[in-house]
Amino acid sequence: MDLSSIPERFSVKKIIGQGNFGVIYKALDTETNENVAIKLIKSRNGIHELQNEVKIISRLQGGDGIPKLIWSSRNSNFYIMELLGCCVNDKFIKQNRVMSSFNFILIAEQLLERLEFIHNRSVIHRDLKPHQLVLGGPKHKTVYLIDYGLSKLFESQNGCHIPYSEGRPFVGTFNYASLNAHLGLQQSRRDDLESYCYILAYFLTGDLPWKINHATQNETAIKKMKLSIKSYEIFGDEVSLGRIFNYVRSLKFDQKPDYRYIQSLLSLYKKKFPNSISQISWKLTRHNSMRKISKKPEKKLKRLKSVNVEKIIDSEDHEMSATKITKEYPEFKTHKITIKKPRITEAPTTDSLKTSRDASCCLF
Ligand SMILES: Nc1ncnc2c1ncn2[C@@H]1O[C@H](COP(=O)(O)OP(=O)(O)OP(=O)(O)O)[C@@H](O)[C@H]1O
Repeated sequence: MDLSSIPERFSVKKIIGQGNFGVIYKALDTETNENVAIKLIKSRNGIHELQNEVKIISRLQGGDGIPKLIWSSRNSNFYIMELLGCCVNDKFIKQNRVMSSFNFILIAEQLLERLEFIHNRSVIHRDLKPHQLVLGGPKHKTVYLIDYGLSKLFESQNGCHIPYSEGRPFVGTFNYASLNAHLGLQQSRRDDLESYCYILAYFLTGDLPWKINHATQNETAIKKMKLSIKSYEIFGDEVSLGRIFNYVRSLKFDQKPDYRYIQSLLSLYKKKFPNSISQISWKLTRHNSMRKISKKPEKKLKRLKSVNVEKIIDSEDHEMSATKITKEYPEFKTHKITIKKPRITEAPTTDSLKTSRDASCCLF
């Protein structure tokens, strides 16, 4: 990795993030006195993907939750964007993969808005996963969608949709990819929305039916499960969320999704939680994880109260007591989900957990 070509105006401080493809540095822009993020590719082979990313991000500028592009140049192995905050998935993992329903709803709504926005700008993301959600903006209350290295334009300027095709190399990440992506079909808006459902399921339950960290996880096994999976195996008795999955699975290749319909199903789910909050807060940890709900709600409530005391009291609010929390957020008491878990039977492969990238994918 070569930092020498970074303009002198930017003073590099430290590494703040890393993916398969790039390293993210925090740096100071000495002209504006503001901190920025530099995304530098790990290897020269990634230059094509980086250029694609810069093209796509430029196209998306101005949208809420889209990182602002600060500096880029043709043939450069890095670009510079606004500095964002923490990754939603890192927070989630830190909290033992448990998320409050309030955060869940806010993230689900905002991610849907991001997808509608990028789709309206003719872009499909093609690599949606929880790691791509980063908090930013004032008070870090906005969910940013990042990493457009595998993104693609799905329609031309005159609105002509890319043609349907089969036999495409896999693009995306096994755990969150749509069934069609596994089957080698050309991806379109519906595939982003299927990945959206898997992300929601992961935040809701802390895992996916194919077990995201399972030792025997491989593409064949995941594909096999996605071929026969039913909405209740993903969302349990959360029927409105299950209906989102059924809807996106029913979309035609070039069909424009009805985002309002998906939003209305999210609103149905939201009705269960009347005391909603207006911005993401990590003070509350859980009450709707499929993993942790016992069959006996009264016993569960006792346990939740003690969990609340331990986990809710973080550095931001040491005063908050369990009594106050259960009073203010009665939903802690009520939510119950059951789910039937399918099994994976396939043998392991060495690259089972890797993200696959199609080096040649980009704008058509
Ligand atoms: N603008 C930013 N500000 C702060 N942190 C960022 C920013 N962009 C990325 N990050 C952090 O760096 C991590 C890696 O970034 P990114 O996903 O763009 O890398 P990548 O190599 O393309 O990832 P992948 O493994 O998905 O290919 C992110 O998960 C996030 O935590």
